[in-house]
Amino acid sequence: MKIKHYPGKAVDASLSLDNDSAMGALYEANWLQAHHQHHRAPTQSTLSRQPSNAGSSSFLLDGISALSKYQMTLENIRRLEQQAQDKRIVSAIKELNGYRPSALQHHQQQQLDNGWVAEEETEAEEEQLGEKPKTGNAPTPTAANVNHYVVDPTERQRLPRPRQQLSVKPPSLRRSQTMLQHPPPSYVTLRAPKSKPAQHNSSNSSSAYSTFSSAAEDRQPERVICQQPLRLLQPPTEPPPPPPTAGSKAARAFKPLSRSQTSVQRYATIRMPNHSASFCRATARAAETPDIRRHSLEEALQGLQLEEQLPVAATEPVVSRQPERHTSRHISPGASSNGSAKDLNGEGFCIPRPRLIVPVHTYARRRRTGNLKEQSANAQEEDVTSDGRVEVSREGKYLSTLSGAKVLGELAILYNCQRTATITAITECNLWAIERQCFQTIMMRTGLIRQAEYTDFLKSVPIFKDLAEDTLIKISDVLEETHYQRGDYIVRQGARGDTFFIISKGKVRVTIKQQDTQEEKFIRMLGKGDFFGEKALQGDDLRTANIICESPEGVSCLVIDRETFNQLISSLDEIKHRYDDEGAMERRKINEEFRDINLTDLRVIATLGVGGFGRVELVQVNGDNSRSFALKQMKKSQIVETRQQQHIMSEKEIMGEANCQFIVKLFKTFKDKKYLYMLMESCLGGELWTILRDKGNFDDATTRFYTACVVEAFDYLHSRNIIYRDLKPENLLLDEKGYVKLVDFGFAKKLQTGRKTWTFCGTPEYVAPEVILNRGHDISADYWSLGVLMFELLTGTPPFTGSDPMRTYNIILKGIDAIEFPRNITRNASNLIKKLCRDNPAERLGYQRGGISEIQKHKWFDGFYWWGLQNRSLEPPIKPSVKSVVDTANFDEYPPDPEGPPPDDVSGWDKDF
Ligand SMILES: Nc1ncnc2c1ncn2[C@@H]1O[C@H](COP(=O)(O)OP(=O)(O)OP(=O)(O)O)[C@@H](O)[C@H]1O
Ligand SMILES: Nc1nc2c(ncn2[C@@H]2O[C@@H]3COP(=O)(O)O[C@H]3[C@H]2O)c(=O)[nH]1
Ligand SMILES: Nc1nc2c(ncn2[C@@H]2O[C@@H]3COP(=O)(O)O[C@H]3[C@H]2O)c(=O)[nH]1
Repeated sequence: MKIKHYPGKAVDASLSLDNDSAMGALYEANWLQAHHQHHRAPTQSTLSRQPSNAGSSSFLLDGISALSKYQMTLENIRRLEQQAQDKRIVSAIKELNGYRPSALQHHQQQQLDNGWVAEEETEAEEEQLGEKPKTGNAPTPTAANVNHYVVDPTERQRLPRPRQQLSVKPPSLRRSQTMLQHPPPSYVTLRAPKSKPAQHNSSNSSSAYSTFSSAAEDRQPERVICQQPLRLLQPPTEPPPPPPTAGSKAARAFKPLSRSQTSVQRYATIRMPNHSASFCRATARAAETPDIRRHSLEEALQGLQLEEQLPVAATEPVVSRQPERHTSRHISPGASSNGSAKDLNGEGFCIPRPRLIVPVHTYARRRRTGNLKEQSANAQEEDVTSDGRVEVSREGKYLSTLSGAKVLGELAILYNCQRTATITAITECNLWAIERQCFQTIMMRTGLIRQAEYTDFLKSVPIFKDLAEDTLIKISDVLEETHYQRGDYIVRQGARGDTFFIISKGKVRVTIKQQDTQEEKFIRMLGKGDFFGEKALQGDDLRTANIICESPEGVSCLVIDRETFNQLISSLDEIKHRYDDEGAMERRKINEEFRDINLTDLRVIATLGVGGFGRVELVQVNGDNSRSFALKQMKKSQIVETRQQQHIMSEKEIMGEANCQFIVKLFKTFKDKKYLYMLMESCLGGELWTILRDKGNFDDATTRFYTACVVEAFDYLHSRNIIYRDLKPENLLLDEKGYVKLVDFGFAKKLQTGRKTWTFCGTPEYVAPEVILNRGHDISADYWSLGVLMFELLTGTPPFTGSDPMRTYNIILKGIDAIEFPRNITRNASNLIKKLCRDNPAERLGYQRGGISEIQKHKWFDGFYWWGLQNRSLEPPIKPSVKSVVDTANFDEYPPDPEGPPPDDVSGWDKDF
């Protein structure tokens, strides 16, 4: 990069920086990066002027490969440079190449010839527009007709794009790419005012890096650094392009828009680079998440270690906002330091600004007089600082004076628009310039790195792990990273919400404000890889909980907009059910009813069953004969002896929260010195095992009904990442209607997302091979046991049965294919059993992409009325006889416990029970 010296004169600078050789370094840094990316995803492609209709990634790679070529050319230049001792040769080489690779130059020349091209316009349409000079007649800029002093964007006006083409929001990387295909907004139109021949354009026109030097006093009004379109100020120096012929597509697009319209449309529809798009979305979210920081130009530059060379003053909070439609004739770019949408000219339109590029207060500052001349005169009287000073004006009206390290000229590049203001050097100043291509390269490189980072991260998030690579890339493209500080409300209950979040760093607290109190109830903590915000998007847009940043070091989230969420994410099973809090709230309410009941209020009616730790009694609450409950009584000493403390705690937690009609509800727990107690809903239809024992086996339809009940229970549990691990007919109880419910959650466990568990537990005939082999297991072990249950219900015996557990394990390890299926198992049933009992847990039906719905859709369930099951309108195959709430006829009789009461245990391990 060369220092552009502005002797109170005017040279266009797309973006101003300094440092002599930074340009080469920038290119190099970019291309090393881009090249690296290129190798990660190799593709054969060339730079094409019109975008291909391929997807975003190939489009992106087109650009990368073309850019790699430039890099190679650049390296050639550098090599030549090193060889050439004579400085003049060096600069000649640079001039020759426009300090950029020849391929690019060639391309730009083409672009220059063709004028602005709306992406989907055809060549023919361009010609109709009269915009595109006929081949061969292209005006080539020469030293004579071009200088570096005045930007005259009117020379090559850009037509508004047809709306329908531009409303498509391309992914960010594609956007970056697209920008590479547009001609720079200013270099191509460098032109000296006719009356003033260029003074310093010693060699040629194409380089933006020539050094200029002259005295500040030479300043002339037209010597601006960059200039807003002159057509706004004066008649164009050349006739405007002829309007397109009536009726053509281009003519429809070529509506002579008012300036305000043009700007609004431009903002809304132009292929904005990543950056500007981020800005738009950030604005939309600002109310919800005020503290949003994002990748910015500054960050991009910092990434290239330009920090010291580019002292971009950009630490002030910048509040960006979207433009408002207005009817005024003027566009008044500007933003106030307090962030309100204040218009410098009082006419209500602010150019959207990428954050952090230029401090807003600079733009908002305006001299009281608003008089350019007076201002300039004053400025001249003031000291010439070593940095120099420039004046920003618009339509002749003074806007501000910039001095020191300021960035300017980025808008036209970012938004592919004409210069939005005129910048005039009012003292001698040195500006550092980044040429358009380089600037875009930086943006693209940042985009590429970001995309790779995000895609990798998404792959590590369990809910996304099964998504295809291209889907992940699509998501990465539209992600935005946001940061919050401890205590920030990322989401506020009741607010309107439009976004979906994935936590990439830190922890957040979920709270819900209860209806009748002001208090916020703690619900859970969420951490890295967890998501939130889906409920508002699935429901009526209102946030259903508060999400508060909890980590002292802050929280980072990746934010996804509604459109992407709907297209790519909303259908994932886990998204639908992960935080089904309505149920949890309802459960809490139900449990509240039992708050005042004590152990002494319960009256034992009969014993329902005997489990590993004690008995289950049918009880009634004193004074209430209308209902009965099951009270599970567990010996504390025995729990400790068998080291089941943790399992018992988890049983209490899961059963106490579960709100599923296929799972037995736990209402309240008690404890004394000897026992732990669980007060549950009673299921008086008896155990499914008892019915099976009596019947021998079930037919296909009966088995289907009970299996379906278990599928529903698993759907509930698995969507919450809870593994059950003890499926068997003994743990399936019939209610008085004949629907089965899962009971005994002693082995159930809530898994961390994406994690496995290793505890060897379950019932030998039902355990999956990976449990036996201690390879770690997760919810897929439940699908295995579902297959076993189906087999047992259809035949009366589980498929893997040995005379002792070790023999049983051996049979299990031989696999389902070694099992002979009796004839009464239909082909569809055996097909489903085999799909559930795959040796490889990842291959089991229910565990794959479609989740548990794959089981529901299996042929064996064809015609099964799932909805009827869910709303309990489906007639169960077996209707148990339950005469009253204390009828225990469906249970076996159990003699009193021969062991007598256990010893006391007051160690306190059960304090949370
Ligand atoms: N809510 C209930 N309603 C009716 N009967 C129940 C209920 N809960 C348990 N039972 C009966 O008590 C038996 C033992 O209950 P449970 O399986 O929960 O105890 P456990 O100590 O965990 O037994 P296991 O040794 O099988 O783990 C059940 O098989 C069932 O017959
Ligand atoms: N539009 C506008 N641009 C300003 C202002 N102050 C400084 N600038 C810079 O002036 C530059 C003119 O060229 P660009 O439109 O590319 O980018 C513009 C900004 O970087 C202002 O108040 N309004
Ligand atoms: N309502 C509710 N939301 C929760 C819970 N746990 C986490 N969340 C998340 O909190 C988010 C708040 O915003 P949304 O309602 O959009 O989506 C919500 C869920 O993603 C919970 O138990 N209940």
